[in-house]
Amino acid sequence: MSSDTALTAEALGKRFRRRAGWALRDCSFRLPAGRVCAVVGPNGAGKSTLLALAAGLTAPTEGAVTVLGTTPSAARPRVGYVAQDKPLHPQLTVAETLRMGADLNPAHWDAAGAERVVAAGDLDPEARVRSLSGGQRTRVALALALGKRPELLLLDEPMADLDPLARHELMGTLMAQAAQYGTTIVMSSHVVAELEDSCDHLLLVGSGRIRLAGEIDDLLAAHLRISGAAEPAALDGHTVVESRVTGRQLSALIRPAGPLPEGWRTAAPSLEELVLAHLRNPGAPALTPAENQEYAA
Ligand SMILES: Nc1ncnc2c1ncn2[C@@H]1O[C@H](COP(=O)(O)OP(=O)(O)OP(=O)(O)O)[C@@H](O)[C@H]1O
Repeated sequence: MSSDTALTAEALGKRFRRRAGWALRDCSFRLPAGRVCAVVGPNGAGKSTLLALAAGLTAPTEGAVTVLGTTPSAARPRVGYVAQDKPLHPQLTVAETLRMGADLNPAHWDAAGAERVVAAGDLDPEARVRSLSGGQRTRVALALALGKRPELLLLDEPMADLDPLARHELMGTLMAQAAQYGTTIVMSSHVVAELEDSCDHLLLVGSGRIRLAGEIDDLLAAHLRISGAAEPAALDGHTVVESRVTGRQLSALIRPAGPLPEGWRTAAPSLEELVLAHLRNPGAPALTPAENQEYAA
């Protein structure tokens, strides 16, 4: 696989126990290097499972995931991963935690960068991790991951317990890292509005399957919000993600297959509208490279 690809999944599937259902199934996508990718989906959709598979913390039940051109375990030195529960050693101080990061990554530890992240949160370097708030712990976990100067950062709901100012500041730090070093960032989140300005790639996961995958601009361009007179055959031939009839008025989010009838009002959806429409309609046809070869080309 070429080095311009950060992450590839091929028919990737994970079942945690033989009799359990699939946490992730038949998942195929390619994430080019240098992208900031949002992973969104409802609770239990499989987002953490996908990130853990990419981090090499769990093995696929079927299919394969390729990370930076190799296996997840071989890529680990080049990957930063922050799990949802931000595991750290509670008995260490903040300074000791960063020293541990330096010891574990002697080749390319960015001490100044990691210390800057901690200092921006006014954290006492001598404070023990167990005495920190959830948001402060998140900051230390992100400092550890960023200090590693990874080529790929896998972040599982990194902003969930941060206050709005800390979110804004840390998102800025992440974007600066991506811009300066070309770091690929894959970040799960439930706050879609927050991702619109920072992410350029989307993986929408629902019920263990990839529902939307691709560049956000391409995905938005493939969809249209339309409204017009509610005629039964109005949307024939187009892919309807969501539609609603109010009186004699029809409004819908569609993937047009060709020109629309005269008289329809059309508008480009926002990322939040696109994601919410797909989340509200889990049966809507997926749009991923596997579903649409022309789109993938
Ligand atoms: N270690 C595990 N053992 C058994 N089942 C698991 C395990 N981890 C996840 N699952 C199951 O896999 C499915 C996907 O879970 P996952 O944590 O990946 O979802 P998620 O999209 O990250 O959810 P959330 O938004 O709530 O964090 C769920 O049904 C969950 O119960």
